[in-house]
Amino acid sequence: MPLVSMNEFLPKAKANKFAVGQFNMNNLEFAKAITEAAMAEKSPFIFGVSEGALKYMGIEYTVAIAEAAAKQSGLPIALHLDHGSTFEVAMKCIRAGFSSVMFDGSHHSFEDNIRLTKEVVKAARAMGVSVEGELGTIGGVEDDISVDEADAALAKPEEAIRFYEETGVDCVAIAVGTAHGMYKGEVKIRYDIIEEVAKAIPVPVVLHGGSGVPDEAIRLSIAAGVGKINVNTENQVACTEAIREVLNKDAKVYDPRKYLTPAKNAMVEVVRSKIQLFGSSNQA
Ligand SMILES: O=C(O)C[C@@H](O)[C@H](O)C(=O)COP(=O)(O)O
Ligand SMILES: [Zn+2]
Repeated sequence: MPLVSMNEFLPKAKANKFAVGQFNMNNLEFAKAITEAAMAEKSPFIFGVSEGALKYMGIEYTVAIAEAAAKQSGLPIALHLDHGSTFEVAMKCIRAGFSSVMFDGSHHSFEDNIRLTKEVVKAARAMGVSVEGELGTIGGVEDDISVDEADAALAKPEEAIRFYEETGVDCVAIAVGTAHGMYKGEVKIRYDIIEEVAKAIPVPVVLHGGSGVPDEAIRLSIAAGVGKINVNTENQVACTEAIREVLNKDAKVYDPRKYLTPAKNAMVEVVRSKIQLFGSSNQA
């Protein structure tokens, strides 16, 4: 199966109240772990690739790995630019073979965010590529850029609704209390904001900062209208802990396969448990 746009599965997720996981791809082991987990769960999924990850992996390798995963698994997989910062980077990804892009205009003024997102939607739609927009400021560390949680600003429901109506995005990421990276304290999600926005628009709300959110909070978020959830940090932690454990046990190890295989297996466990929690098992 070729890579698909998120519209292959997000409308179904919205209608049937489940969420599709966006799992970030940072290297080949991440890609293989995510695909293996999704195959075991028969679940659609989204490969998220940040601009930093794109620089690290190279755009051609990234597309080739995602296409191989889609071909081998037969699953509906979207290859999605995560937190794209400009029109140009979104177009570069689409030209290279991405089936979906996020334009994150949340650092611009509200009116500029609408204007810039609309331009991306117009160009992407003509090529059958789905688009995610973002409103509000999500705290924490995103692709090495840190936003102090005190500076995070929750999305205003009326603005989120207007943002959807004017841009026509396929899903809307709104700041509702989650943060990127590991949580310092308890996460307090504004389910009321999710619900008000989700009821008023036909596309799903996206929850960024999905790592470390308690299971019950994830269930309540999905019930309120979240249909896409981003997870990266939990896989990074599982990967690194597994490698550290192998190296700590045996300082003489030099074959990368000896520590990357346990790292991949640890990520398979993380992704399978998230897919089960999000309710997307058997939805492929
Ligand atoms: O930082 C990245 O490279 C990706 C994240 O911004 C991603 O969009 C995300 O929301 C993951 O959240 P986390 O796993 O809770 O950090
Ligand atoms: Zn994010």
